[in-house]
Amino acid sequence: MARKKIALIGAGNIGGTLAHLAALKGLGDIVLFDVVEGVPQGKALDLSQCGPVEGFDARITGTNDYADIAGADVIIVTAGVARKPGMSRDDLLGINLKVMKAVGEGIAANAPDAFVICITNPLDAMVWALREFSGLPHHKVVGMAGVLDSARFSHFLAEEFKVSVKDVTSFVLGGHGDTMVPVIEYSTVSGIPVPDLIEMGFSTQQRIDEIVKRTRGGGGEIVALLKTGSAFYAPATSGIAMAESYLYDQKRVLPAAAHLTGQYGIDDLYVGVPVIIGAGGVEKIVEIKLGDEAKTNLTVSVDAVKELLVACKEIDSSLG
Ligand SMILES: NC(=O)c1ccc[n+]([C@@H]2O[C@H](COP(=O)([O-])OP(=O)(O)OC[C@H]3O[C@@H](n4cnc5c(N)ncnc54)[C@H](O)[C@@H]3O)[C@@H](O)[C@H]2O)c1
Ligand SMILES: O=C(O)C[C@H](O)C(=O)O
Repeated sequence: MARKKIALIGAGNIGGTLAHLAALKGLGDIVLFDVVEGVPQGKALDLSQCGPVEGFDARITGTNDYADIAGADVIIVTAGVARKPGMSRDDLLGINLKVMKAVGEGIAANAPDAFVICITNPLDAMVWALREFSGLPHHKVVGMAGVLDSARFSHFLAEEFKVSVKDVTSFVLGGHGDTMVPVIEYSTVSGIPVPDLIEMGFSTQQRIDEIVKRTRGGGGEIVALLKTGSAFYAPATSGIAMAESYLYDQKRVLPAAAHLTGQYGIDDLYVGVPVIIGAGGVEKIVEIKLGDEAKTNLTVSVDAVKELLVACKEIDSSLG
């Protein structure tokens, strides 16, 4: 069987880390694409030289030519600009929308059968725009944010409860902005819901509220510390988990920005919800029952995403 081909559009911090992880995990041959000449080629060479030490023989190449992504099975898009301290993700919309147009057209012309995972911010608007520009089927274009946000929530919960993070499951839904919705009733330690753990004295409602707030600001906390860019290790790991679920038909249930057609009362919008990812792409949107507070918070989050789409359409009339 021929090896799978993974194309990474954007060879920056996340792109390079994705390539490293994909090679270590033996996902397939890797093509790193970037507009900057030399960077994808240099990173590909450096990464290839990990092979003899790590014992992987993936072919890793760098390119500035979209023709080289032809036949890709999975494409992960991180092309664009990351925020710096003092900026919101939404401040990136104008510049990254233009990048999504170029990337969408490059994918459509060269790898229209790929499963595409968008990571570029502001995520929910960019994955929607990338799908529009590429014209790929909606179930083959998905956004990565929920896996990362849930990983952050799980990490903070594990620290709070003083338990292994392996036993913590959590769900963060909605848009990937400050209005994201960590859902406490579906967050558990070995199946024990967080509200029950509060009753059992593992924590207090006030402490959990603080963790929810920290999760919502999790990206900004790292931007403020790094000063020159944003998080990339956990975002790359999260993107790879989604790629693996597609490549190995794992049918994992993961929170991801998926195209909704009436689910959760939301129509024609990409927003973070639990989905099943398998060989068919986004095979199913999972509609969980939400309490009143989560429902209200999801509406606020969805409204924020809708505003971004209005802004996209104002900037690029072809999206109208
Ligand atoms: N969805 C999430 O959860 C999440 C998490 C972290 C970062 N992000 C976002 O991911 C994006 C990438 O982050 P990063 O840290 O890798 O940034 P980075 O600046 O390190 O890398 C971005 C790369 O994109 C390249 N690029 C710019 N325009 C391009 C184009 N038209 N075609 C191809 N490549 C192009 C740049 O040359 C650069 O190498 C940012 O928008 C960031 O906000 C999203
Ligand atoms: O915060 C950012 O700008 C990057 C990313 O969206 C994150 O959550 O780490």
